Amino acid sequence: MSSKQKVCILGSGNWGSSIAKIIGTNAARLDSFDSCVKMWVYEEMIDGKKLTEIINTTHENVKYLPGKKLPENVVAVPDAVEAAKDADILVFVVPHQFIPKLCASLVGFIKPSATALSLIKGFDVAEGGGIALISQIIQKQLKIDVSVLMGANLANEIADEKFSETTIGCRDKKIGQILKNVIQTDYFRVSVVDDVEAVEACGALKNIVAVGAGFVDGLKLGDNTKAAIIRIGLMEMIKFVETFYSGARLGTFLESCGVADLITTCYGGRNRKVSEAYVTSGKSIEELEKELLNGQKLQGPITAAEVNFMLKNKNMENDFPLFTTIHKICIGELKPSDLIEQMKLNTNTKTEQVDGE
Ligand SMILES: NC(=O)c1ccc[n+]([C@@H]2O[C@H](COP(=O)([O-])OP(=O)(O)OC[C@H]3O[C@@H](n4cnc5c(N)ncnc54)[C@H](O)[C@@H]3O)[C@@H](O)[C@H]2O)c1
Ligand SMILES: O=P(O)(O)OC[C@H](O)CO
Repeated sequence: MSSKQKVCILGSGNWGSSIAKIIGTNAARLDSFDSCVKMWVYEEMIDGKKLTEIINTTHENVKYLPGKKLPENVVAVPDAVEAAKDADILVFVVPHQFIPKLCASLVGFIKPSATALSLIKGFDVAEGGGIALISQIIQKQLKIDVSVLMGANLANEIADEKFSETTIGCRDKKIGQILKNVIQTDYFRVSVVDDVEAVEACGALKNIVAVGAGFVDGLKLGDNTKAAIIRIGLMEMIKFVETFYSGARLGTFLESCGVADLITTCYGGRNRKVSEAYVTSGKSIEELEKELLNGQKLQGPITAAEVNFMLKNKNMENDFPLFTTIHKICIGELKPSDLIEQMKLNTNTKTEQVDGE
C-alpha cells in the first residue's frame, strides 16, 4: 500500500451513501488517507439529470439518502473500473444480488495489493448445491483479502449521527486497525474481531429473521411473539454458523453484528416493514419493495431462498424450521399465519426432548 491510502466505495444506496459520509469525513481528517474518495454510483436519471452529476454538484444523494450532505471530497463516478482502479481500500456496499456482476467487471483492473471491506449482507448460491459468503465471492473473483463490517446499523440513523456500534471481522491486525481508522467516528464505534465468517453470516442471516418479525407485526401478534421469533432466530443463526462455519465463537453473537443487529433489524429495518405490509396488503413482496422502498433493495426474502437452496440440497430443512417456514411464506407455499403453528410444533418437539431426558 502507498503511504496515503486511496479509498473507493463501490455502491451508493442508502447504506453506501451513509458510509460515504463517514469515510469521506475521515479521509479528509486523517493524514494516512488520500482525501479524494471515489464512490461508484450505478447511474440513473432523476428528473432528467444524472444521479452522479447531482451528487457532484449538490453533494447529496437525493434518491437514496435525501436531506444529508456528503463531504465534498466524495466524488461520484459512474464507471466502476474508473472508481476502483487506483484504490488501496475497496469498500463493497451494493445489494448482494449485484455483487457477482460488479466483481466480474473489476477483474484485472484493480491493484493486486488492494484490500477489501464488505458491508454487504447476504449469500450467493454456489456450485455443488451450497452457498457462498459474499466475501468469498469477492475474494475468489478479485484475488484480494476481504474483511467484513456488520452491525446494528440502520443507515438513516447513522447518517443522523446517532450513537451506534459496529463489528469489523478481519484476520490481519494491521489491516483491521487501518479499516477501523477509516470507519470509526465519535458516534460510530468499531470493534475488530477475527471471527470473520461468523460476523458475516450473522449479518446475512438476521435479514431472514427480520422478515419473520415483519410477519408477526402484520399479524398484530405483539411484543412477546416477536421476542420469541427473535430468540428462535438467534438460536438458528448460532446453529447455522456452528454447522457450516466451524470454529466460530459464541462471543461473536454478543457483538454488534449479532444480537444487536438482530434487534434493530426486527424493529426498524426495511425487511420488517415490507414483510408487515405483505401480511396486511395481500400484495407480492416484489410489488411492495417497489412501492415502499423507492429503489432500495430487500435482502431478506432472497437470503431466505439462498439458505433454503442449501438446506434443501442437504436434506436439512427441518433442522432450521424458522428459516424454512419464512422462506415458504415468502414464496407463497405457506400462509403468514402458519408461522406460529410451525413454531409451536418446533417448541413441542424441544419440550418432549427435555422431558424425555
Ligand atoms: N440500508 C441500511 O440500513 C443497511 C445497513 C447495513 C447494511 N446494509 C447492507 O448494505 C448493502 C447495500 O445496501 P444499501 O442500503 O446501500 O442499498 P439500497 O438498498 O439502498 O439499494 C439501492 C442501491 O442499489 C443500486 N442498484 C440498483 N440496481 C443495480 C444494479 N443492477 N447493479 C448495481 N447496483 C444497483 C442502486 O443504484 C442503489 O445504489 C446490502 O447488503 C444491505 O443489506 C444496509
Ligand atoms: O433495513 P434492513 O432490513 O435491510 O436492515 C438494515 C441493516 O442491515 C440493519 O443493521
